Amino acid sequence: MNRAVGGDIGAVEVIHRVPGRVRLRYRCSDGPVAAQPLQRAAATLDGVTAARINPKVRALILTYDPAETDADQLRTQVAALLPSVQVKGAAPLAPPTSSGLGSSLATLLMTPLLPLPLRLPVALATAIPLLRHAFHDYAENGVTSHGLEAMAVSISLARADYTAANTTTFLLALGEHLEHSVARRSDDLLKHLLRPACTEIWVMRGDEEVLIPAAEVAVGDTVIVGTGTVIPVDGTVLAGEATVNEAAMTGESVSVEKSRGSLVLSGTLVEEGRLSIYAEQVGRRTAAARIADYVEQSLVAKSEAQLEASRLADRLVPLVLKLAGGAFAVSGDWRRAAAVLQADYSCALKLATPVAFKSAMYGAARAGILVKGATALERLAQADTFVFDKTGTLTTGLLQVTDAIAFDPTFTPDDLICLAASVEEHYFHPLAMAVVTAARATGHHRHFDHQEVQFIVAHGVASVIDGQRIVVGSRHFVQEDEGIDIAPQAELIDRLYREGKTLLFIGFGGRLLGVIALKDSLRPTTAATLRRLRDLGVRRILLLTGDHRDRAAELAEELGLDECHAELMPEDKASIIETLSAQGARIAFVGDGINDAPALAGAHVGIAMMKGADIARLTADVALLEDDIECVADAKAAANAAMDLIATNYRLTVGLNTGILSAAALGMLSPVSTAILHNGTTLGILLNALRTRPLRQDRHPPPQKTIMAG
Ligand SMILES: Nc1ncnc2c1ncn2[C@@H]1O[C@H](COP(=O)(O)OP(=O)(O)OP(=O)(O)O)[C@@H](O)[C@H]1O
Ligand SMILES: [Zn+2]
Repeated sequence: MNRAVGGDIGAVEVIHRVPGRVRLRYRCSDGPVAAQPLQRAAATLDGVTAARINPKVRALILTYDPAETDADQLRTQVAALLPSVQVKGAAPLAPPTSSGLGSSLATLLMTPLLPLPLRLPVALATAIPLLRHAFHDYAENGVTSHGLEAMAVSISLARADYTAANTTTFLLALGEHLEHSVARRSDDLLKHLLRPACTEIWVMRGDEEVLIPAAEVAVGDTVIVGTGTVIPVDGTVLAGEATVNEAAMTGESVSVEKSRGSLVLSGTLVEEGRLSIYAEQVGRRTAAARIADYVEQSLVAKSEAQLEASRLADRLVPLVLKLAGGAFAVSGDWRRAAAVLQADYSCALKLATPVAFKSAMYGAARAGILVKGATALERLAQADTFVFDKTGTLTTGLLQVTDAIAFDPTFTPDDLICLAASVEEHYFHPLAMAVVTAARATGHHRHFDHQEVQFIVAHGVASVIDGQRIVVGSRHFVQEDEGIDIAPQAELIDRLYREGKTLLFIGFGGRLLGVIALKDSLRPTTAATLRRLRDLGVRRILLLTGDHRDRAAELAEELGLDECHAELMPEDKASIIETLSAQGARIAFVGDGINDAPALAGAHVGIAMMKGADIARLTADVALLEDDIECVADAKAAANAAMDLIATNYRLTVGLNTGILSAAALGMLSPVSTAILHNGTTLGILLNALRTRPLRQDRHPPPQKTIMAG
């Protein structure tokens, strides 16, 4: 992992950046931070012209000279400053590390061999991190399970029962070590998988737009971005207009209008429009850093189940404390009190749930499914209604042009295809890509010079050629919005629809110039996937599509869907989801397009296909990493299994520990046996939580050696 010398880079995140100014948030994981010293120290960093701190929200705002430094460098430097500005005497709250694990094991094994006078200091020294941690926890949160553990260890130490004290210390260290290693391995893998998928970028070379590998973009290039794509560079808008969603950078999901002179940030999303951007900051470093931040954030966000387990654990702490007090009062035996304190519910409740989530997320990622956080997994398990988009989801999205019919004798079918392709070539819509592919196959490569192209989501594209307006898109777009008469060709159009084809209408100069028919094929695994979903407890399966209703009905029939809605605008998709949700359905929406983003965001859980538009993959809670619809059923299966496992662990924890506690309170167990039983069962539950069942097969080898088998 990315550890800067002298500081934990994870303790500082970039909240917002524009060239010359960055807003950082620091964490106090290693104890409280003194605000003024941090501000003073930050102000002296190379290139920094001003530093302002807001300790309430732990924000540090730095203004700097972009020629001398950048946001990432500053983030690293501030992380390195943190340890030096911690409030004096504050003990580290960091959990015991593996060195703690080693030393506690050594202490446990060696203490019986040591001369008597050395045993207390050694045991005490090993327990100190635990005691300090508990002390801090007490100061912040009152008595928690850490407090109980510390009390148990202290009582054992006071009673010179070093075996009991050392056993507890070691087992606690082992538990934490296990949790951290599983957390780390899943975090690393998730980061690895979330690397930006944007591999090619349009840039200007002379007067021409060319597609080049993302790695070749240099500072000073003019980058072209269109609707639905993530801006790949930081820079200034040279031309064009667009609404850009900066949620990925600022966390606020508001659209901002961008035009000539505006600053744009990489990682933000063009919702609508087209921009030429002068690239000022390029490269993987910034993008990768941001994505890592994003994943980190989504990993620390606690799910409902996790919060519930934590809350229950906290509620049970006073109960255990009273039980220990009661047992002592009745028996006058400190051993009983220590024994009871050993066995509280928190460890298993608090550890097992996150471990189960992370290990499920890890397992899913290895099977090609990126689940963005525990909440997403939880919601997926709850989903009882699956709603699918058509193109690119149920179907392959690789459409084949079957017919090109021009109604103007001066145009050959190839001309028609090349004309459409000339205006479609900048878009990644499946229809656009099919037309461009067909144009290449004609061998003519005839390019019609056109003015700027306008992309109208869920409608099509429009531009101007030789002073005449050209539109390429859906029937609704051409007929109703553009007012072009298609009646003279009604018979032909009906025939093509009856053949199960998707049609693209081309209007030129206010007349219907031609139609292009495309054939879209179902994925070979779609039917089986839908059957599996039903077996997994999904009650309703629906289809929502922007395509024509005949085509949609035919598919719904073939797949045995419960319902289908066609000719939808993006907001229609979202409002159908809303209506269904209001009726109590827990909806998983599966889609791939720009037009699916509102529905993905509005559903209980959104799932984006691998080849989907950037906006779909960003908005979704679950992003598939393989172009395979079976992953949807795999994801559902993994989520169900994880939640089952969590429920089982929950029952086990409560059952086993209640038994142990009662036995300890009745004096039937010594502190050592309580510690062994309690921690042994906790570890057992933890290991159970770690079990990742293979979903189908392991198709993504992990980037590092697996630390532990389930
Ligand atoms: N780039 C484009 N070029 C031409 N037509 C387009 C384009 N984008 C959208 N359209 C037209 O608008 C219609 C609706 O588009 P939309 O993207 O909402 O759905 P879709 O791709 O047809 O199907 P689905 O909703 O199942 O993904 C399409 O069927 C097509 O006719
Ligand atoms: Zn319209």
